[in-house]
Amino acid sequence: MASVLLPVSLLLGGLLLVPQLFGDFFAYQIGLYLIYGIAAQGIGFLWGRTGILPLGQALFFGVAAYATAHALRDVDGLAAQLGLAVLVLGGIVAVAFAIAALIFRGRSDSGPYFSLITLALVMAGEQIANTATGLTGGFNGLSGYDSLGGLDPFGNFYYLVVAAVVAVSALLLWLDRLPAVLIARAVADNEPRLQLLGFPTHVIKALAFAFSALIAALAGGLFASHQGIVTPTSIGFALSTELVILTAVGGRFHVFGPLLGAVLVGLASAELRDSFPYWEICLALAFVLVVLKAPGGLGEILGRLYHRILPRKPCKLPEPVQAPVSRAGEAPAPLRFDDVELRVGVVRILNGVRFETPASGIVGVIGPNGAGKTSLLNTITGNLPPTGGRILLGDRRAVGLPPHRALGLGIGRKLQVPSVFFSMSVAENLAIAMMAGRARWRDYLRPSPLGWRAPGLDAVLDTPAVPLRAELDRPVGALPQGHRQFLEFAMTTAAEPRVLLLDEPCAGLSHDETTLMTDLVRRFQADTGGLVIMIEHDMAIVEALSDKVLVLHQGRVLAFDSYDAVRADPAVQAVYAGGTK
Ligand SMILES: Nc1ncnc2c1ncn2[C@@H]1O[C@H](COP(=O)(O)OP(=O)(O)OP(=O)(O)O)[C@@H](O)[C@H]1O
Repeated sequence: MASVLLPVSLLLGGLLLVPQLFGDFFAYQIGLYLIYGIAAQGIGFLWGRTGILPLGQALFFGVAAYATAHALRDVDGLAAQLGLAVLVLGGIVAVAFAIAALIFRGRSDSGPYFSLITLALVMAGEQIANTATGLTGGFNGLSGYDSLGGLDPFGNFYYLVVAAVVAVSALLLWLDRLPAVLIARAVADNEPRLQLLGFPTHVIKALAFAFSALIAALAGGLFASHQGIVTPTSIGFALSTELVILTAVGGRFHVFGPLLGAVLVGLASAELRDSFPYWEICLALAFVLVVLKAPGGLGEILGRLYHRILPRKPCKLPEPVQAPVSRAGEAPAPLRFDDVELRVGVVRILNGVRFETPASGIVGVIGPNGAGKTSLLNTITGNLPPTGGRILLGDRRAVGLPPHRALGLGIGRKLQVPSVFFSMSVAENLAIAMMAGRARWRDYLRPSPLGWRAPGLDAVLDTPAVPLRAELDRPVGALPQGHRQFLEFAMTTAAEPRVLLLDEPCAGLSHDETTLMTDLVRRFQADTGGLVIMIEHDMAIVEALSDKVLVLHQGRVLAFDSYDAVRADPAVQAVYAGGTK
């Protein structure tokens, strides 16, 4: 809690001194920059955490500003005005959520389209504000209303702005320490991995966007009251880009960065805009410099200086606590492929694949390069939905579901190249994996799930040769490849799936590490009694682990039998010229 209270108290103390030290007019100016800073904090939250860049935040800022102007002009009584504000804010949140959910649904690579669509929306908003004169006052804007609660914009209204800045900052600092934001950061880091852990990333992105829209709208409402006039510029493209510049210059990764950017750029602009004709060019150059040389902005530079004086403490996760039971771990069930076909354009990858595994055991999948092994796993997890046939897990259809639904069926997947959250620590990676299949909505807003542990995960971490226990605070980007393989294995098994899909889990491992990984796979299967389907090129590993072996060749099943039977099969020997070993 001190990590929220101390910085917020310092911020509050500093802002309260402004009118005393510099007078009311200066406080009025700072109040305006702080309002822009609040809107920029919303952008910083979205851009800095999820990696999504919104280019049209002025749309929400402006709509709220016009709504506030109308409320203050046409609605009597503070209670009725605040009631209307709640309705408008709710509407803005719902619209923002719907826009983002529509854009992100079914596509994880739609970030650039999203930015462009928000840009198009704000341009349309500005055009409407200019032409719908009955509603907006057109070019002249809406004016002639009193400030909210009768406060004086040049006097005590400043304290309302300070209260809003402090409240938004405290909320953002608090969120930064919760699973909700850890998951949001995981979207920016490795969205496909998050989906395979069962998280609906399009919903997470839409929620983050709706939250940032709410903050922009809050700022817009304050703006209308502070300025006493709302014109189309407050819903425009220029304001949207300016807010992005303030966020980038101040620093999008820290809660205070956008505030700092807004106040510094605002003050410099007030000083220089009239006297120095090249001010706008300087601002554009500052933006380019920041993007190229200091992507974390001034906030990051100041943060680095600060931590030279006071060294950064490793981020402590809460004490380990027993996690709830995973909902992925239902009863084992056989996996059945019925004439499954997979085509991408004119390329036929799988041709009438048909087999049924036992409900329990280890199935090795082999075949020459390009046989369709990885594609087979892709059809199961929905990364490449089959174009024909059926896939059944027990009696449940597992075809055409998006990747984030696979874990709900009890399917966990480890990829060939370790897919983990590279910008995070080992402990954070494990915390995200432990929430997979376990966390409910309310869990994302309390710190304790960050310390969740389960016997399955402890068994992996406590295995003497597994290196992860001593590396919990290390950033994953600094780990050797082999350690990442063990981390991804631990993450995939943390949700206790009943079907575990492994794509060459021993790739890049030393001899000893390979032995360790095969022990872990065997032990996972024995402990859970589930099904493991493992792609492997090393026949010694296939022989040691597999109860049955599936041989794929040119997208078809060539054989599906015990290791010895497959090895003796002439058709298999013909494909593996020179024998199977
Ligand atoms: N998304 C895709 N679009 C087009 N072709 C694809 C796609 N994914 C896979 N392929 C093609 O399908 C075939 C099978 O690929 P796949 O990766 O499944 O083989 P594999 O058996 O796993 O090979 P390896 O052992 O080399 O990993 C290859 O010819 C590959 O180029």
